[in-house]
Amino acid sequence: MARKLTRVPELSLRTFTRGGPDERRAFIDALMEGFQYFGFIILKDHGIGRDLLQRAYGLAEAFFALPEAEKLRYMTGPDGQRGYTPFGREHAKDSRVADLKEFWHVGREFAPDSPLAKIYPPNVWPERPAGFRETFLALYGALEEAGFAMLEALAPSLGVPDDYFRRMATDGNSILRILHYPPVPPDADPAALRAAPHEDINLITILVAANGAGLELLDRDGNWLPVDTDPDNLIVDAGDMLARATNDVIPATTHRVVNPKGLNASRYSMPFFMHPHSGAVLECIESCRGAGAKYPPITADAFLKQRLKEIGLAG
Ligand SMILES: O=C(O)CCC(=O)C(=O)O
Ligand SMILES: [Fe+2]
Repeated sequence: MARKLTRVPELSLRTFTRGGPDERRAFIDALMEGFQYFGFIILKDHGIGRDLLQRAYGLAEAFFALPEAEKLRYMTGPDGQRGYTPFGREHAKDSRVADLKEFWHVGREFAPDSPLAKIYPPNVWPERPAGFRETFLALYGALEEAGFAMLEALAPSLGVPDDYFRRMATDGNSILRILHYPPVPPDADPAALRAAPHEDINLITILVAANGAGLELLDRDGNWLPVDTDPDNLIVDAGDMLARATNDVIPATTHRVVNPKGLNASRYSMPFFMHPHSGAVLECIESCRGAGAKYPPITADAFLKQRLKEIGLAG
């Protein structure tokens, strides 16, 4: 790691998708530098319309305001991979107490006769608010497109073909999580956080920057650094699966969401977790081998199952 960065770098996606060779090279280098240094970058000019983001926030607010009994109708099973997961259910890998959040998961859509129907559970959709399905499928598609561009931009720095990660994530088990952190209840366990320190499981996460502060990353010196940006920007971070494939050349950065310091208001955010397809093998990339591969190859599916068990969402 060459120079010291003092803040999470802000990159313009347009310079990669539409730029000439020099702009693309600069984007590729800045992404790798930001990922190696912080595991996070901020992404602007990503092409996702403000109207779509605002519609999504409005629908999230309307859904989570429904009566709890109605929301519970959309729980799909112990692994919480689709539909609703209630407040107090998920906890970070090393945390004793549950996070102060409720959420909804949207997965990949496929035709009933698609081979993917044998692999992924179908989505569930709430009866109300109107437009929920259309809006969140549109957001899923838009975030996936931005994510594919990011995966392509990572490849040259790692000496793999441009489509190495893109192919891995095509038809992948990617999930859009619509998150609501309600006002912290007065009887909440004092040790509980909106989201306890954790690393994301997947390759990369494309996070629609929340409507309020709270997200913090743990920097390499062991200090918590707030990741605040304009709500129209995206935040991109590297997960465990990318760390595994890169032999920790790109580490998965620990992050958390702290409880509100001022007004105890609801917070909404929307991470898109980009996963490989279930048969993809996470194995050490040649250029990252260094003194030797630290982890044996594992399928994305086996790795995911192992991690879901650790966070209380499976088994
Ligand atoms: O709400 C946020 O800003 C981050 C959420 C997060 O880190 C997660 O769900 O994995
Ligand atoms: Fe996270």
